[in-house]
Amino acid sequence: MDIAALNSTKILRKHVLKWMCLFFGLLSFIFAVFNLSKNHFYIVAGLEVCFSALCFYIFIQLVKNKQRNWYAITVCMTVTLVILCGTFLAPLKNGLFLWAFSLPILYYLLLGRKYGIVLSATLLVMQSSVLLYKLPSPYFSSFNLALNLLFIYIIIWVISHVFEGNRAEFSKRLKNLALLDPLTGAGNRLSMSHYFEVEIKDKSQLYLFLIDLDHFKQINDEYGHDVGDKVLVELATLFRITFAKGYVFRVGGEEFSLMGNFDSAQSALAMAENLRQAVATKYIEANGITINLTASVGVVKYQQQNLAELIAQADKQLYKAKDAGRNAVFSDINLCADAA
Ligand SMILES: Nc1nc2c(ncn2[C@@H]2O[C@H](COP(=O)(O)OP(=O)(O)OP(=O)(O)O)[C@@H](O)[C@H]2O)c(=O)[nH]1
Repeated sequence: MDIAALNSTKILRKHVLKWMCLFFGLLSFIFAVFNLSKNHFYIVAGLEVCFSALCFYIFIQLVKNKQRNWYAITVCMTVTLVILCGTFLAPLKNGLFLWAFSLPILYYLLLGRKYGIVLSATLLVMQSSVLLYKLPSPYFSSFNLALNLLFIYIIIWVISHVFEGNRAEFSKRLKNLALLDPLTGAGNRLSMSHYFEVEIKDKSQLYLFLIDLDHFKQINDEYGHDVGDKVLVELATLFRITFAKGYVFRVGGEEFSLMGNFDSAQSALAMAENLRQAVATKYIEANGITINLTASVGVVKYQQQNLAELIAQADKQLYKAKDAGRNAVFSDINLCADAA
């Protein structure tokens, strides 16, 4: 299972940042040499050298797979600063101010919609102020030119906003399709692996509950599949409410797996008992029929096992509960050892 594909936004942003850094690093260096040797704009050249060095540093770190949260925001802020200072210091005929048009795309690609909107608006205000300050320049004496530049910026901003908004929305929908069971809305097996391996950072107090509904086949046989489906949906909701502080997954036809952290083995076992009782006392209305059923529960504690081993262990307990007559909680947790 390709769990990494679930972090597509993070991977995409990392790639964009890496190649942007290489591109900006090279370009800024070439501009710096040019500004130093030909134009004699020493301050602008100095800024460009610093920016180029930062870009190369981040590029190398990303090639080595060392990613930090501050890279993207720092690149965006510094490139903005270089362009604003360059616009202010260099003559407008050099056209450095035109680079501002590329920035909304960069903001949205690297930082997403929230940062994109704030930074694009801030840049518009600041760059307009700098250009207005330089208004006597013949390049901005034409109102039409100023208006055209403004609209070009706004169009690039709007397109970046709509594009990133749709990309983020589709990425979220694809993630839901990949991770959620379409019938009950609970997580699926892939989702369970994802949470176990990626999302749950501290597993020192992690417990796994495997819940299997008792004699569920009879409900299908007596009342039909539709009723069976309704029961599964209602029980998935019941588990999510009863086990609000953990994760709920549907791992088989009528089998659910729940994962969560607990302060002690006692509280984990109390939760398992709550879940069993919640099912046993639930009356589900479906197609005019009232259904009441029971569930068997197996509970295990995480102790450095991999997920397959953890599930196999919980499965053993679950089948002990089934063998003991169902509607029961079984666990291999040693309460004395756990308390010690
Ligand atoms: N309605 C419905 N039934 C399903 C779904 N997936 C699996 N099932 C049914 O779940 C039933 C599972 O039956 P068994 O594995 O025999 O288990 P059981 O009847 O619950 O018996 P025990 O587990 O031994 O208590 C089968 O009848 C499957 O058809 C589903 O998505 N919807």
